[in-house]
Amino acid sequence: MPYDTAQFKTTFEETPLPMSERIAFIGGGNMAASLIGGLLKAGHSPAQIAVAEPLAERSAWLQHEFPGVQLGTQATAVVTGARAVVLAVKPQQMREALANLALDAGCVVVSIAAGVTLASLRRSLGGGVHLVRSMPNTPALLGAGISGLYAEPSVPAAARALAERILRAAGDCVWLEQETQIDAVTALSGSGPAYFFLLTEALREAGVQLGLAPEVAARLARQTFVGSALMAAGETDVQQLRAQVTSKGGTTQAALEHLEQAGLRKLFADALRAAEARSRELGALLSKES
Ligand SMILES: NC(=O)C1=CN([C@@H]2O[C@H](COP(=O)(O)OP(=O)(O)OC[C@H]3O[C@@H](n4cnc5c(N)ncnc54)[C@H](OP(=O)(O)O)[C@@H]3O)[C@@H](O)[C@H]2O)C=CC1
Ligand SMILES: O=C(O)[C@@H]1CCC=N1
Repeated sequence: MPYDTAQFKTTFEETPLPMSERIAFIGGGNMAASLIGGLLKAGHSPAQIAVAEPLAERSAWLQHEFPGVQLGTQATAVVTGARAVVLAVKPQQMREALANLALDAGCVVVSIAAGVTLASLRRSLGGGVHLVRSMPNTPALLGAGISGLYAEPSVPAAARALAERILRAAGDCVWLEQETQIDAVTALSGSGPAYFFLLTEALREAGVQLGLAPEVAARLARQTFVGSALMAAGETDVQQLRAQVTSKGGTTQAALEHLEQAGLRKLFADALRAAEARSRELGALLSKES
């Protein structure tokens, strides 16, 4: 590989989890796999990780990728003795996933589901557990993710610290002051990787329209995205990095003026508003069903 993905990582203190912390994942999909991979890399014992995943094919894949991790099909079976439970099913699957779930008192429940509110989790899980709502993103797979976290003021520091250690294994963490801000985080960084991938697709297509061979346009677009991301991971602000590319009266200026006049910033503001609204809708959907 010509570049080191570690360069994408934001710096944070390595805080390996004590081996005694048993962590159960409800749902073994993409995001759960990213977080489990991060925990194992951080030194967590696979024997102390359990996953409930109903899909046999997915379960076999998890077993292959993460040897030693305990797998089950039922959430109720894997949470026994868990110090932390990560809710990693789709929002629409949450109600069913939480049905009849009995957690130990003091268990830290970390939900990564878009839109699902702490109030609806509390209704399903009752008192006695510490609830943390969070929103990671897919670069978690490379340890280059970023997560927003929110916990009610009553959640003790030790519970917050455990939730943060789980998510830090996948990248940086930002604590939020209000729960509703999680919907904004979902719109920005949760969904965010897709915006950059779409942009890369659009550049690739535009390159082909300018007469480049598809594979050449794809290579140019992708490496431009990767190289720019590596630069953005440094100290220099992105606005300054943009200015460095933009020669006065040059080609970049011509393109950027076009994008600004076409309302690119407003387009993104509107798009994020749509994502934020959808996050709230997903939460409301679950609340109505409860
Ligand atoms: N993808 C992303 O970029 C991000 C996603 N999220 C959130 O993370 C959550 C998971 O997303 P993602 O990993 O992409 O989704 P996936 O669909 O990949 O993973 C969810 C998994 O949970 C399984 N599942 C369904 N019902 C149950 C149940 N009752 N008990 C145990 N497991 C169950 C699903 O199986 P089956 O396929 O059979 O339904 C599936 O394998 C979502 O709530 C999403 O909002 C958060 C940040 C970023
Ligand atoms: O699209 C979604 O709903 C999830 C949440 C953030 C990213 N993916």
